[in-house]
Amino acid sequence: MSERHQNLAIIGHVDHGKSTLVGRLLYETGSVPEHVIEQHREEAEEKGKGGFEFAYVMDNLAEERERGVTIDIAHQEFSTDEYDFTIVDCPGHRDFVKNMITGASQADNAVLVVAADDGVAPQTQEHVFLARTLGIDELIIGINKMDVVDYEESTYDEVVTEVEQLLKQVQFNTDDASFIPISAFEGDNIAERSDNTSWYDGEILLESLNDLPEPEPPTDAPLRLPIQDVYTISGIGTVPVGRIETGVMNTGDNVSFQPSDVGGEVKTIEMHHEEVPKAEPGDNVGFNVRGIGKDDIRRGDVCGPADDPPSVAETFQAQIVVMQHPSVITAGYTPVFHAHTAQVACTIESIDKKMDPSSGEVAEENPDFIQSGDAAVVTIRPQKPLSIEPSSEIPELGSFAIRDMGQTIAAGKVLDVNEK
Ligand SMILES: Nc1nc2c(ncn2[C@@H]2O[C@H](COP(=O)(O)OP(=O)(O)OP(=O)(O)O)[C@@H](O)[C@H]2O)c(=O)[nH]1
Repeated sequence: MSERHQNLAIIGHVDHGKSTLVGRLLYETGSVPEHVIEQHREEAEEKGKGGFEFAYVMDNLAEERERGVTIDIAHQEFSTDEYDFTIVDCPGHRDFVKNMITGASQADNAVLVVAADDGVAPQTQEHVFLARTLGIDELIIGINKMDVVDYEESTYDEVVTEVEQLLKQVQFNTDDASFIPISAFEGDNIAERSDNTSWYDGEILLESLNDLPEPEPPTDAPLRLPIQDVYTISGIGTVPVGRIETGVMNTGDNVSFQPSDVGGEVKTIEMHHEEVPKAEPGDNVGFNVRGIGKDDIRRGDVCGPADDPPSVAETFQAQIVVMQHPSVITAGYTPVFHAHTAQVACTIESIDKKMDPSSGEVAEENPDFIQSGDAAVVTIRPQKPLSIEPSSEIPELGSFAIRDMGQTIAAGKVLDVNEK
């Protein structure tokens, strides 16, 4: 075990090998429980498939996953020499995109899996765009299924070039991206250097994971703590709970809840059932504020310092990307916006500019509509008070997902807040 921790997202197009890679990482780092391996080893031997334990484990996980019975790749943990990794929510999961955008599953870094025999595919684009919008620092790109393309260097180079073009399109700094030819299934270049890719002399996957920069908690930003729930606890009183996104909370601080617009002094902070004098980004806390009752605040409020309170938007301008919408989006459209713990219906009041995603330049002023695949700058009016921040100032509170008909139809980040 290591003292240092990383939240890692595994992203990539369907069937490019995300689950297999997670299985491989768990297997190579000794994180698959021994009894699980043992059970599958026995079955494999019974069926005359001895020696293929890993494949057998994966097949079974996949089968069980389809039946929805067992091990989800999300929230699996493994440790390397440098870090304890937690795999945060994964694509394919219901609400993955929303969770990633609203910060419910905040990844520090990501591994992008691209199958060598398929190259860049629609979800590769979508996930790279998300990673970029959400401020993923470093991207490790595993060009997977190298075994399927006979470990050919030329195929690897072609796919690398394709991915590099995509990164440039979304303006992701290619210096922050590293490429590795792998086979999650066969185990090439995961924990050991592979003889099959003798033409490759870069890092193998576990080395790259060890070399990731340590996430720096945003302790210098003002306190922002979106409220998840509000409890009444006997002997203490009203206890709002949530995760600190930015800044620090100390007992004795004067805080303000927005948009409910109430405040007071922090009396106690509790974490893991223990009282603590202060809490930091990433900490899940319950706390008690003098004079605040259960009906004064609610889920979706954000707690911040009284002298630098969370912003409440009358309107805000944002850059959005439409991921999937059955028809077209026009001014007046009022879907539900999910930002941190808030869910508020908001009207797209005007579509100000359509952007060219490849150059980032304005393609059209005041377009009549936008549709799937379009990027645009829009002005948004919340139908109920909403606390949200410009992404340039507090990125953790500056992104949102737009949901309609049970789907995430767009993702966005806030450019500017016109405060109430
Ligand atoms: N030959 C080969 N097959 C692989 C490799 N990695 C994954 N596969 C196979 O590709 C298929 C898809 O792999 P998954 O790991 O389920 O892909 P995924 O990206 O998790 O897919 P979703 O969870 O459906 O998004 C499975 O049949 C795997 O056995 C590889 O390195 N080589």
